[in-house]
Amino acid sequence: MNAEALIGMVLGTCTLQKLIGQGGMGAVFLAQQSRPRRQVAVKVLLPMSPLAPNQQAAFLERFRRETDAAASLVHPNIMPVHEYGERDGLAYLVMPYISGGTLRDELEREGSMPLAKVVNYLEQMAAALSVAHDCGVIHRDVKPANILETPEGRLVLSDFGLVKIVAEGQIQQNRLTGAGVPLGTPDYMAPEQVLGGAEVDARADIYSLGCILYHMITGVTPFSGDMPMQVAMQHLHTPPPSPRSLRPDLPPAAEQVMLRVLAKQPTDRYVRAVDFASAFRAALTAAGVRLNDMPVDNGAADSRMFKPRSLFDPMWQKNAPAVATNELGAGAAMPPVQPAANAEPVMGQGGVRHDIVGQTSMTLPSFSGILPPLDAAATPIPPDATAIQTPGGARFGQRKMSLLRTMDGLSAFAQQPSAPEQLEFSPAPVYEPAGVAELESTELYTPPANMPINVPNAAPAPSTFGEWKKRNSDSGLMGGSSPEAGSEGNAFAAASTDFQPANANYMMPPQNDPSKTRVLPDLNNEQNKPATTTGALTNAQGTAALMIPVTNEKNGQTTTMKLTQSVKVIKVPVAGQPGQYMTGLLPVLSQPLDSASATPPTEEEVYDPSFKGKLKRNMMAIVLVAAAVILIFATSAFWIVGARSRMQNAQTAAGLSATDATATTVAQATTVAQSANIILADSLSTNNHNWPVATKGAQLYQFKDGAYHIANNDSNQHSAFALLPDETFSSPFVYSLTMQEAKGDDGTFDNQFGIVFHYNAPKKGHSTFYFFGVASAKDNGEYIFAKYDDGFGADVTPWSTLWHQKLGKEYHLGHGAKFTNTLKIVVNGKNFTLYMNGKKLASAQDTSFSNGQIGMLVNLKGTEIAFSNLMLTKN
Ligand SMILES: Nc1ncnc2c1ncn2[C@@H]1O[C@H](COP(=O)(O)OP(=O)(O)OP(=O)(O)O)[C@@H](O)[C@H]1O
Repeated sequence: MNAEALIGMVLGTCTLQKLIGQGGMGAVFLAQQSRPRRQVAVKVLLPMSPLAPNQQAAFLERFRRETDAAASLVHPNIMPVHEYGERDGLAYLVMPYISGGTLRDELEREGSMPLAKVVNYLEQMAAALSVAHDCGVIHRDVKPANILETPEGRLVLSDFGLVKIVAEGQIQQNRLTGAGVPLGTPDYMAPEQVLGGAEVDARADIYSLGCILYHMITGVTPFSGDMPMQVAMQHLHTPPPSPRSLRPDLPPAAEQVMLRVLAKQPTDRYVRAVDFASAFRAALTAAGVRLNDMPVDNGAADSRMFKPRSLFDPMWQKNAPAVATNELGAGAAMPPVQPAANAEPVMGQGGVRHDIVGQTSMTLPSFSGILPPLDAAATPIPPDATAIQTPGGARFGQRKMSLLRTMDGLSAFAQQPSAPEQLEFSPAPVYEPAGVAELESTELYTPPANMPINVPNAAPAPSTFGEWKKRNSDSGLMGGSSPEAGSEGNAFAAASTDFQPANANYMMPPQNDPSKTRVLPDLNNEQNKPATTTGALTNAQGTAALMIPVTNEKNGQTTTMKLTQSVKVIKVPVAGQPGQYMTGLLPVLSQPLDSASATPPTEEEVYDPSFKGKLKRNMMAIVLVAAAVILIFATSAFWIVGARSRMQNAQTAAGLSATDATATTVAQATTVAQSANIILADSLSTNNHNWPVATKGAQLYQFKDGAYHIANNDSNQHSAFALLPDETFSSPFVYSLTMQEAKGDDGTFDNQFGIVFHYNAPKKGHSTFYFFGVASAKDNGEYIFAKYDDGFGADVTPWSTLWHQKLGKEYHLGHGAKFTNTLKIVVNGKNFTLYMNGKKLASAQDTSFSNGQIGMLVNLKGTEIAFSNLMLTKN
């Protein structure tokens, strides 16, 4: 529908006068209201295409429901809804006309902002969101374009709930069964919204606010890319670039707040928007940043600083504001809210009570889906709890209010106009954010002095490999000569029976050597327990369906297409972000082109240094082709979905060829498969997963230079050991990790490091896990696959070798950036396949442990390893 054609139309009490602008969901008009007489803005929701009568009825019903909830929010920083209604099938909202433009305009104009202004804006938006969240209303599309500015600098958040109304309308229109279509830019979109198929909650809005903060601080959004898909994938998988690298005057603690709010996993973020804003303010003030330098609330248009009342103003909290009655004439400044005590609640159209106090005494209207009520007990009330009190003085009845279910489904981004229409996309993998109650803080662990392996945040105590190897060498128990590097068939397959307690004697240290007695850690000590915490990102739970509904435009029938093609995980460097990669799945042809004629290099050749130049060129070509393919596919996908959200381009869709449709379908499936296959992706360039950190002591655990550094300086020969907190992973999976030896003595076998998985502490004082790593040494260096179980008493060495082999030429022995090595282990039940730098080393078997935590281990004083690019994928 042509929005201009609506000018002159009378909607309720308003006559549309002028088109102000148009977005993905509708058009906004300057309008003249007759009663009361004032200029207002009217937003008309325009369906993409004519709706069938039943669809229209459902759409309008949804509109009423959502707008009821949104209109009940009364706060100086939330756009009031004067009136709303329908006419001739058009749904419209009447709101104050706000003449100062949007935050998007200001950011485009100004770039990064002074810290005082940033804090002021952040607090205004946090206040608005906290009030909405306490009422159970999630915005779902928090972005600068939805934040209007009054001339005196008050920010007003608009479009509450609209994205849900429109997205669900599209779902219905598209006859999908649960997929939703978030509209607009992915620049501020939370990972769980990108994934779709998820129920998002307040933390998605808080993430979006974090992106806005990032934008205000640095002048750029956390992620950028030519394609919306690129941006979306970075929200899912890539840690944001350090804000301090773009804004050096930002104190480190403030950066930490920003990174926390941008955590991929909702449980790792702040629970309440006001907590986030307070933490950011506190980090700045603690670092000596003066926030009151700038004029605040002086009414001067150029200061554009507004001191929020409401949450930060006890006076406001005690009184019911009547914001909805504020009339904002064109060009007029919104007067500061000075609500009178005992103010009458504002009645909206249809007698809807617009005061929050009234709202607390009722349950919100039932929405399309209801999540369990927020548990007030599980949602810590901050010390400044009064800050979230209602104007009437009562804290919102969190138990009464329900969180809205977010729209489900795949994210799509309205960007490219010319797009085919006939493809629909099945729901993305189900993503279930962990509950609020799971949010726990962790404490740093101070290991006891006698602990052989020190695990920050706790952990038990294996003895070192060096000691173990020496014992076994001394006693002649180390298993024979190693198979030659590259001889895959020589893999040592250790059956589980090899390590029953009865057989364990062969690993025992010489009984007559009292020095071999280890002192186990005291696991009665709470400190020694493994860390609890937060989970990992994008735990896609394996529920992705690769069934893709394809709608035939001509006959309207929807059929399902299944993705049967093989796909391959690839990594593409992200432009302008050294060390950052985007992962993706590339469809793999079952019969590679020219496979008959091409002679692939042998694995030895691949890792032969003399072969590297050629290999590098080939690899570059492959990566470029892969990147190009992904981008083409991603573009296709977004063209399609983009068209769906751009009504004016709907007609262009008709001519999609079958080939285009197939390519796009595969691209979309690729997106889903990609999300589905990655269990955990962590570049380890920043601490997004609550890895242990210790900057003092014998073992150092630090994020620096784009990697997770573990430095072992323990003179007692204790190993350093880090576990991903809380999350356990079951077989099957593939775990890969890149390691770079920053420091270490390559003259000794004890210089060992590698990955740990299936870690468990089955009972106090007892730990079990597998280790796959290297003894990085010139002469006697080895790969080692071993298991650890200290449940047999202090006299029994807990280590048992499942397989070991001399280092081959595929291993890059040495220090520094040139010598990176990527370990990979395919874990499939009792079967383990071991790789180094892409080369298959061996297979092994063991049935001792089947699930547990993952992590890494560094042995020997003086060894420092930089770990990066951790990837856990489905097998
Ligand atoms: N209450 C208002 N007063 C004045 N201008 C407004 C008001 N509401 C919206 N606008 C302006 O109208 C234009 C269109 O807004 P709209 O919300 O429809 O689109 P958007 O936010 O830019 O995009 P999208 O809807 O895709 O998120 C914007 O330029 C916005 O600044």
